[in-house]
Amino acid sequence: TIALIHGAHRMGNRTDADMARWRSLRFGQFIHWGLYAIPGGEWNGKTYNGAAEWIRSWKEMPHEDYDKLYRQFNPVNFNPQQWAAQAKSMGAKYMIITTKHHDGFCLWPSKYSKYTIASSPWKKDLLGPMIEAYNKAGIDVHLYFSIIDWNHPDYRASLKNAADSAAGKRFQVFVKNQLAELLQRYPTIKGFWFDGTWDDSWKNDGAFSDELEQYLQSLHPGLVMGSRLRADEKGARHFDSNGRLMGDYEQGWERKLPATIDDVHGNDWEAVMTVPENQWGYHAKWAGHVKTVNEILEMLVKSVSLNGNFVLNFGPKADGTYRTEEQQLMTGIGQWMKVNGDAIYNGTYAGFEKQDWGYYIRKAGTDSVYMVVFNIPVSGSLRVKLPARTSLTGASVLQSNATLTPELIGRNEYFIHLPNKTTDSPVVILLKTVTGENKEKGSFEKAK
Ligand SMILES: COc1ccc([C@@H]2N[C@@H](C)[C@@H](O)[C@H]2O)cc1
Repeated sequence: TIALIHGAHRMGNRTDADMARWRSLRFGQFIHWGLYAIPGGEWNGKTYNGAAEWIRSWKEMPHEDYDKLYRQFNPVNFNPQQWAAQAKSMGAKYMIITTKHHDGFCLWPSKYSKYTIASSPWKKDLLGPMIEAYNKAGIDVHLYFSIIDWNHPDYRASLKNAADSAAGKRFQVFVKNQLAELLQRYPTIKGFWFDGTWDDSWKNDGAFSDELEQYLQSLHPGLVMGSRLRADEKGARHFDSNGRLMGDYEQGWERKLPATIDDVHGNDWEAVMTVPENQWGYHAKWAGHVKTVNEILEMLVKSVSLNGNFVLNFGPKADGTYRTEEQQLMTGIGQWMKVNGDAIYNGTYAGFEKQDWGYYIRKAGTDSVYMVVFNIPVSGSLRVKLPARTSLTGASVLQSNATLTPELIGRNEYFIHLPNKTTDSPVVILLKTVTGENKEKGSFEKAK
C-alpha cells in the first residue's frame, strides 16, 4: 500500500449509533430548490436541454441575467409543513436540501455572503422552517452543500498563479465559515451531502478536505458525510490511492444503481435518483422518460436488497409548490410503503442466491427475510434456494398475512406458489428461516 496521510482513516463501515440510524432509514427525499426554479430550464423563449440547475452555464443565459434572479425569488406558496407531511406520507425517513447549489445562492441568511435569501423579496430563512417541519414529522435532515460557487469572487476552478492561490485560501476560509454557520444555526441536522468537488483547486488540496471533514466532525460528533467531500494527497476521490473508501458511505451512485452486491465492496452506500432522466432543479418541460411508481419502487427495493440507501429527488417550483407529477409519485409510493414499509426500513442484504422474480431483503440482524416480487413467472411458482444449513419455517404474504405453504423441490430449494398471478404492484412475502448446525428440520422438509 501507498503511505497516505489524507487517505481513508477507517477500515470498514462506521459502527456508531448515528451511522446505524442513517443505515436503518433506507429511503430519503432529495430537494433541489433555488433560483434555477425561476427560469425552469427556459430563457427568452428557448428551452435549455441540460439540467435546469445548470442553466447559468448555458451560452444563451448571460451570467448577469442569471445572477439578478434573486431579486424575483419570492416563494409565496412555500409551505414547509405540507412538504414534510407529503414526504412523511411517501415514507421518506430523511431529507436532503440544497442549502447552496453551484450558483452560490444561499437559502439561509448567511452572514458570510450577500448572495442569500436575505437579499430576496422573501427575505426570511427557508432552511430553518423546513428543518423544523421535517424533524417534527420524524424525518431527519441532511444539508446539500456545493463547494463550487460560481458567484463567489474568490472561487477558482484551478490555481494557476500566486493570486489564484491567495483567492483559493480566502475561499477555503469562506467554505469553512459557512459550514460552521450551518451547524451552529441548525444543530439537529444529521449530515452534509457535498457536491461540486471535482475541480483541480479542490482535488489538489486533499489535506484541506481531510482537515475540513475532521473539523466538522469535531463541531458535530456523529455527522454523516459521504465519499464525495474528500480527495487524498494524490488527488484520488471517493476511494483513496489504496482503494479504500473515504467518508462514511460511497456517494458516487448518482442516477445509477449497483448491479450486484459485488459492486458495493461491503461499503455503506447511497443512490440518488431523478424522476425524469436528468433534472434535479425544476424544469418546466421534462424531456424523455419520466419514471413510474413501480420503477421507483424497484430502484428503492434493489438498493436496500444490496445494503444501500435510496434517495428520490424533487424539484419544487419557484413559488414553493410541487409539480403534479411529483405529488402523484409521492402519493403512489406512499400507498405501497404504508403496507410494505416493513420490508424497507432496517432492510439489509439477505445473502440468498438472487432469483428472477425480484429481490430478497433481510430485516437487520434477524432471521426474517422479505421477498419483494416484481416479476411473477407464468407458472406462478417462485423459486427459493436457501444457503446450506438454512431452512424455512414459515412464509406469508405481508399485506394479507395469508399463510403460504412452500413446496420442497430439492435440497434447501422450494417453490412458493403465489395465490394469484395478477398484481399491478410489487408483492411482498415474509419468510421465516432458521440457520445452524443442529437446527430442527424446517417445517416444510419431508420427514426422512
Ligand atoms: C458534471 O456533471 C455533473 C452532474 C450532476 C451534478 C449535480 N449533482 C446532482 C446531485 C445535482 O446537484 C447536479 O446538479 C454536477 C455535475
